[in-house]
Amino acid sequence: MKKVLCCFKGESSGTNNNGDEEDPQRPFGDNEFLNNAWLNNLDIPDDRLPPEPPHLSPPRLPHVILQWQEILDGTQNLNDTNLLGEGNFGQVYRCNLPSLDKVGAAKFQKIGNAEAETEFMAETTTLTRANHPNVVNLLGECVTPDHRVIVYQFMPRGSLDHHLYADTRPAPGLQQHGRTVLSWERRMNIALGVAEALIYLHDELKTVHRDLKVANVLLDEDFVPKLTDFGLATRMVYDANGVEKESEIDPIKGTPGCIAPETEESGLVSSKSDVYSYGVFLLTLFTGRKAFDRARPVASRKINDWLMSALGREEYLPIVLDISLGNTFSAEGLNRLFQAARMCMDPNVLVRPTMRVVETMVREAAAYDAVTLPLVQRRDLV
Ligand SMILES: Nc1ncnc2c1ncn2[C@@H]1O[C@H](COP(=O)(O)OP(=O)(O)OP(=O)(O)O)[C@@H](O)[C@H]1O
Repeated sequence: MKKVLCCFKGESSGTNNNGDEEDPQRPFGDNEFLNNAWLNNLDIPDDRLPPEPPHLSPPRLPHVILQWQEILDGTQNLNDTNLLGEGNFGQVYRCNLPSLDKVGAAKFQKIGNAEAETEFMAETTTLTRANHPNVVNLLGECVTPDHRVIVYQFMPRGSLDHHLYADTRPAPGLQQHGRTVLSWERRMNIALGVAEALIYLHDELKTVHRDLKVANVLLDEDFVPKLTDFGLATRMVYDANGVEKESEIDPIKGTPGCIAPETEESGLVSSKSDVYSYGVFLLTLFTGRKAFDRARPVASRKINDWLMSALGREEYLPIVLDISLGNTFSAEGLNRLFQAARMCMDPNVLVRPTMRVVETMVREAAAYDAVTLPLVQRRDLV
């Protein structure tokens, strides 16, 4: 007997047998038995489960082994003017690569640190298999006894958090563009692009990202989002019948406010953990608030709790919306979007929709025409 965790990855096509859009209440299309079991969290006899879906494994993409001297030359000996930012495990520099006729972003990983080595492996293993317009490209890597460097394609507008939060300033190497106002339309395109990246990751690479947040989404020249930072990425796990099951990770890692409750509390991970983080991502993207903020009252430090307290108020939109969104947006579109975010953040893993279903909901929200509203006074919650 098995519990149906979520949808069968190979069958999640976004449309049912009639070609209609997938219904969150009927993720198994015409199969009433499985729909009912999924919704009611019932045990399923093994012989009623579908066979394991084919595990696609896209070919490795060509990326190159770079020499340490190329990295030094490309970053002008790690010159500060090329600094793009700093993560937990090291700095990131803009790096010219004339041999590839490309500009890269070289991420230096700590040496001799077991955690950093594991993340380096997860990152390179996942990115060498990935090929999607909303996933950052791996250009090359440089491994010497003293250095571990991953080189990605350079994203001229840096990470999304720089554009959302006033206190995260771009480093010298990214100051060419600076901070930009993200319009309603741009945010919708970013939300959709990131949803596409997660669908690709789950359905084709059979991988859970595990650390989706605005800091891990980069923007290219045209504000096309690229998912990055695959250091925590984990392969999805299936039972003998091809049903995805939760895997246990140890140690528990993730970002406060973005990490799914079952991961934070019990170390359980599945594609639904990314769905939870995507709900948080939508809220942060459209409210311009942090996923977790110690400056907020204790009961609303997590963005989910903060939004819940705002939703109860009359005319909540002026309270919650990011002031830099301006006055052009669709109130109905936003209501739909927040509804989708709430479904993503359902504490019950079984009730959370798949990314394909979520993407359909976001697309519907995006279809509402934005209108320019009279100026309203944006307020902060106290
Ligand atoms: N491909 C890239 N193009 C341009 N800038 C980049 C690129 N990759 C990273 N950066 C910049 O470097 C900064 C640090 O990136 P990094 O992925 O190391 O750290 P992080 O996600 O902030 O932290 P961590 O993953 O360690 O928690 C980012 O905030 C971004 O501004």
